[in-house]
Amino acid sequence: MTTSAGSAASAAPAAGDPAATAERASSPHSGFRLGKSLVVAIDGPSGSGKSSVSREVARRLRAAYLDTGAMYRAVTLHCIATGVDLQDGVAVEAAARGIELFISTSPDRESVTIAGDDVTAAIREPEVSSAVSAVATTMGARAELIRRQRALIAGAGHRIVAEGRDITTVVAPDAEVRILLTASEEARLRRRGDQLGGTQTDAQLKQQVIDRDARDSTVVNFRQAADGVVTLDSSDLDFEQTVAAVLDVVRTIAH
Ligand SMILES: Nc1ncnc2c1ncn2[C@@H]1O[C@H](COP(=O)(O)OP(=O)(O)O)[C@@H](O)[C@H]1O
Ligand SMILES: Nc1ccn([C@H]2C[C@H](O)[C@@H](COP(=O)(O)OP(=O)(O)O)O2)c(=O)n1
Repeated sequence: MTTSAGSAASAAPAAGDPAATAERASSPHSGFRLGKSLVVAIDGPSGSGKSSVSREVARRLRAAYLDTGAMYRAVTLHCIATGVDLQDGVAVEAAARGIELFISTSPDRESVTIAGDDVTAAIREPEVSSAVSAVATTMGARAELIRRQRALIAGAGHRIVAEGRDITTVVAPDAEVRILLTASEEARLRRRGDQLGGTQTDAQLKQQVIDRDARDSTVVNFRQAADGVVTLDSSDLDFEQTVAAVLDVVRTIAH
């Protein structure tokens, strides 16, 4: 499933796409009637495990998966590559509106393209990580990306796990399941450090995790759960336990 520039058009489910698969197969893991709307919205700070846990939860639910942070990263990379001044809000908003962005919503295929160019790896580069808050704090760019994210959720037949910072509150406040995934600062720094293979200094990690969250939280609240949002603290859970805890919440709420 993809979305495209400006139009937010959604293609018909492709073979192998979870949205298509969901219509045919019943999941041995989920216990949910397929075809019924199941939007699982997950927010949380950097390093809490949103992306990795959400992707695995989506696989087990035979649902689609949307990494909204990847869309902010793609707009940031596009601005850098085309010489857009990231401090110029009007220009950043125009870049967000004009970008020909495709993002896979298959939990088994990580793929992001800009105008057909594969940027899946490039959007994870440190240069993008340290610049992305400029896009995330540009309200006009947010409005455009939120519009596309809603179209992607609808295009996946409303059977999707979507994660980011404002999914439970803004993008999909009517989601059947809404979770704030948290972890202690210490756990988040350790996880990000391990994920980056020990290549980063403590100061670099703090900049990428703590300082970026501080900037991002000036425009969106992902530190406290909104009414009706379940808080799940993963500090003392390993990856598998966190996936199981999310699936428990889904079963309890959506069954
Ligand atoms: N509960 C957990 N326990 C230990 N490591 C975890 C846990 N959840 C996620 N991780 C690992 O921590 C790292 C950061 O997770 P990630 O999903 O990228 O976080 P986020 O999307 O919230 O920034 C990844 O390497 C991931 O495998
Ligand atoms: N729904 C979202 C998703 C991400 N963002 C912002 C927050 C981050 O600075 C960037 C990148 O998000 P991403 O989820 O990739 O961040 P991590 O590196 O996993 O912590 O986008 C946002 O403002 N709203």
